[in-house]
Amino acid sequence: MTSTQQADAGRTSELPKWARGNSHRGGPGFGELIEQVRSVMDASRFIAPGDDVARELTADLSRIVERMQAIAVPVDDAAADSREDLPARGNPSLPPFEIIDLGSEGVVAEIVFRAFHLGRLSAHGGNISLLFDELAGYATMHRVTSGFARTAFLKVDYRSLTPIDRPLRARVWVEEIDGRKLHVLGTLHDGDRLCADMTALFIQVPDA
Ligand SMILES: CCCCCCCCCCCCCCCC(=O)SCCNC(=O)CCNC(=O)[C@H](O)C(C)(C)COP(=O)(O)OP(=O)(O)OC[C@H]1O[C@@H](n2cnc3c(N)ncnc32)[C@H](O)[C@@H]1OP(=O)(O)O
Repeated sequence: MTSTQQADAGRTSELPKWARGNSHRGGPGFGELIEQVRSVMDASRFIAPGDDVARELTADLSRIVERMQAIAVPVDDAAADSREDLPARGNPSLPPFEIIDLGSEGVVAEIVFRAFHLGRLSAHGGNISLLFDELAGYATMHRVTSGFARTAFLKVDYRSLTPIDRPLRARVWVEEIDGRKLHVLGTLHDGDRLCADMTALFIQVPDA
């Protein structure tokens, strides 16, 4: 913490309902389902099917999409993004991080980027930004007095190639608070090697 950091900053109100988390929504099999969704995305990165196979796979997936659309619920009632017991809260659009530590000092997470996150021989930079943005959401959620904080800007410096298929460590913390403005920093390491670091500005807003 720096001396400019507001020592007494921190939540004085409950978390917004959408951020409170839930370990039951979607049932005990929901984690496996989301893992299969991620596996479909991974596998799709490494195929070059002929037309017949592409059409067969499309038909199979269409049936699955139709089944899911038939059981759609309002987004605030959905299991994805609410399951605090699952990687990335069960949200398949996020890199599947696991929270190791979370508190007023910030958040530490383990992340394994996968085939779906591949750019050219390393993780795609946009996925690294996405990871930082999400983890900054966690870090700021602890430090705002109420509501939540939205990203005003987020800058990533890519310091070395970020591998896929191995555990990496991310740390994101609020460095300074100035009224509604939260200055956020973050790092991503592969062992001792720095892969990327991040500077962001988040602005506290009322819950909507
Ligand atoms: C307890 C833990 C459990 C947690 C368990 C659940 C965790 C759950 C995690 C969810 C994690 C989701 C994390 C994703 C977070 C997003 O990705 S949010 C989506 C991306 N961001 C957006 O869409 C934001 C779009 N922009 C906006 O809505 C508005 O521009 C903003 C950012 C809210 C700011 O607008 P505003 O509130 O009207 O603020 P404004 O008065 O313009 O500016 C306020 C101050 O900020 C400054 N400022 C504003 N923008 C900028 C800028 N771009 N550059 C520099 N300065 C700026 C202004 O100059 C002003 O400074 P001062 O004059 O006060 O010194």
